[in-house]
Amino acid sequence: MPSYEIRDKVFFITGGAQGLGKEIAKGVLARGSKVFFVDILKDKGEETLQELAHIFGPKNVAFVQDHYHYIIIIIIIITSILLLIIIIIIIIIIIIIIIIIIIIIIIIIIIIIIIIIIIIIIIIIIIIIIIINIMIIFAVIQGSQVASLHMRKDKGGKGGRIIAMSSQAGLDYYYQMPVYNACKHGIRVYSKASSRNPANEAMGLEFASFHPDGSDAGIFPRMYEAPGLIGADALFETYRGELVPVESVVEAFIDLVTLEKMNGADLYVGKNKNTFIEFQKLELGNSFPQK
Ligand SMILES: NC(=O)C1=CN([C@@H]2O[C@H](COP(=O)(O)OP(=O)(O)OC[C@H]3O[C@@H](n4cnc5c(N)ncnc54)[C@H](O)[C@@H]3O)[C@@H](O)[C@H]2O)C=CC1
Ligand SMILES: CCCCCC(=O)/C=C/C=C\C/C=C\C/C=C\CCCC(=O)O
Repeated sequence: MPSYEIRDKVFFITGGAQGLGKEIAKGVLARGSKVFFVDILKDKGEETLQELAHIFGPKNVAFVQDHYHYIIIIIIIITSILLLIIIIIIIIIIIIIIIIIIIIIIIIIIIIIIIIIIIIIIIIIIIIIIIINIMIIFAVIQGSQVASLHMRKDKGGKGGRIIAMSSQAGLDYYYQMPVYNACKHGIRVYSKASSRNPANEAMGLEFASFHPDGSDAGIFPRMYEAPGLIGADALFETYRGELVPVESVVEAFIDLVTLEKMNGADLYVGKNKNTFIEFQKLELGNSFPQK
């Protein structure tokens, strides 16, 4: 039986300009809550703000464009370029020294050059993978930390609940999209670990993660319009007709956020049923104290 009152509470929603964020915003506004949403898309955000303000009243909804995304991209790109330049300079110096010392052994030099080229390619690939991972997971972790700081009761806040948007992909394993998969698992684990903090009660904070299966709103249906985008066409094809109606996702979200005790919950939302996931507690020997 839900008992946490959301009427008049403020929901801070990241990525609320479209898709599931927008639908959840509508769902909670319809239940008397207020919404402050951010998005990196300014025009889409303003369009959504107008639409929501028209339906639910301008006092109940606000939008600000989120620039963190671009700042982080720029920092990562600059850092990566500097790193590459340093690596290339070091490599050039090594090559010059090697050429001077063992100029006669041409065959060895050719082998060394090939190895160096392979190392540079590996470094570039690793940097790209790191950038993708950081970009996806950054918004959730940064958002949670900023929200915690604002809401902490022991720092003058009113307390609050933080729901991390994971996915079915945060519970299962998909070889077709390993980076997305890893990020969604990471988001769930970040939320789960945060929920175990013994200080949560004093801070008035609760953490949960939310795991919808492929829904008929947002990025999932857009994947059909952009075939080949992530090379997982066959996977998405199997979902045709099996998508979770967005209304069910919104309802499940409301069920989660209105739980009397939400801390530590992981809610899977499927087409036919929703399930609170119970994670087995493993006996792993010595570890840090856990609650
Ligand atoms: N649509 C689906 O079937 C499912 C989606 N999800 C998850 O739900 C979340 C929302 O997905 P959708 O609504 O489908 O996507 P969407 O692409 O329709 O909406 C996401 C919004 O987030 C914004 N955004 C991206 N990075 C941002 C940042 N750093 N700061 C602020 N806004 C940012 C985008 O501009 C976009 O407007 C994602 O985390 C997705 O992985 C999970 C399960 C199923
Ligand atoms: C397959 C189960 C999916 C469950 C619902 C869900 O999360 C839907 C996601 C839809 C699209 C994924 C969005 C973006 C993927 C972006 C990059 C993938 C990069 C490839 C990779 O290695 O992960």
